[in-house]
Amino acid sequence: MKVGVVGCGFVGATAAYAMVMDGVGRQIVLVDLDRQRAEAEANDIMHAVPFSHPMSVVSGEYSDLAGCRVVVIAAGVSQKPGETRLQLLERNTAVFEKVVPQIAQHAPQAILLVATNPVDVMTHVTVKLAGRCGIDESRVLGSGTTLDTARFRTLLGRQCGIDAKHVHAYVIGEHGDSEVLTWSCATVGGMRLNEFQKYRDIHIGVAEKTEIDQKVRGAAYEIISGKGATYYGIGAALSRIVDVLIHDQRAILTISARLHDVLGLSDVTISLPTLVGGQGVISAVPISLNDEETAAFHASAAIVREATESLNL
Ligand SMILES: NC(=O)C1=CN([C@@H]2O[C@H](COP(=O)(O)OP(=O)(O)OC[C@H]3O[C@@H](n4cnc5c(N)ncnc54)[C@H](O)[C@@H]3O)[C@@H](O)[C@H]2O)C=CC1
Ligand SMILES: CC(=O)C(=O)O
Repeated sequence: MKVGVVGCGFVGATAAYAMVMDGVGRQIVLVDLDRQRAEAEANDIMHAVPFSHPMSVVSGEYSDLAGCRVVVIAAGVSQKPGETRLQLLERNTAVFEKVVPQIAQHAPQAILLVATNPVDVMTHVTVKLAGRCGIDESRVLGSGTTLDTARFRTLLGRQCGIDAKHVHAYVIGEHGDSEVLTWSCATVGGMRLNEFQKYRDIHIGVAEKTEIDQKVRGAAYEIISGKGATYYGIGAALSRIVDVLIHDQRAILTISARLHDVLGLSDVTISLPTLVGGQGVISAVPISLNDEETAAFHASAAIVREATESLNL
């Protein structure tokens, strides 16, 4: 199976590397405005093949995306220290106006997986641009809060002394400052968090929750101020989403998709737990939020909607 990556800077190249490590797909095609960078990344990643999975990694032009099942889009600018994701909006919309029609022209059957920030609005932009080329919105999704959910699970697992794989705790809403950690729905080993705390005699009170919330919400700022960019977490997340898409795994992921009449919202692109399979987005999965989480989710959606409407798409 062929997978394309358009924009192979830190995020795109790390996603390709993670796919090789995970054995996701058979051929990866890297496309970038900087052709030399794409070629260098393809060669570097290819040298990891003998230690991982028999795959081919090449650089190419948009025409080389023909036949891709999935195209990951990570082209554009990233945050400088202190910058918010929403501040990238105009610059990355201008990039997508060039990139998306070319992907749609050469890989009309592909599912488009957006990573570029602000990812929710960029996914909405992609729905619109790809829609003009005949690509249905169910075939467009963003990584959304998949990474934030991973961060939440990691920290909660560590607090509970449990492998994060057995922790289910979703971050929903904007992949950004207004995201919502859904504590009320968190489960550990199938038990509600408060039951698990009693069982293991662990205390996770307001102070611990506040600390985890700040670490999840602030992770990108902290990492970017320390090393300039984040890429390992998102690279692994993108590899996982591509795996789900190309193997029709029907996983529930907090990807970003355009909502229609979900939790009172329509025509806004934002993250909720969503059933994802071989055709792309299947449907948002119902989630029981408490009143505080519901209000925070609606406030987050309003921020994404306002940013989206500012573009006059
Ligand atoms: N969704 C998420 O959870 C995350 C998203 N990101 C976002 O991913 C994006 C990429 O980040 P990095 O890889 O760190 O940036 P980067 O600057 O390392 O790479 C961006 C790449 O896009 C390419 N590019 C720019 N314009 C292009 C065009 N018109 N056509 C083709 N390629 C083009 C550049 O040449 C460059 O190689 C940023 O918007 C960043 O904020 C980063 C981390 C996590
Ligand atoms: C940069 C970014 O969006 C993140 O690491 O969450």
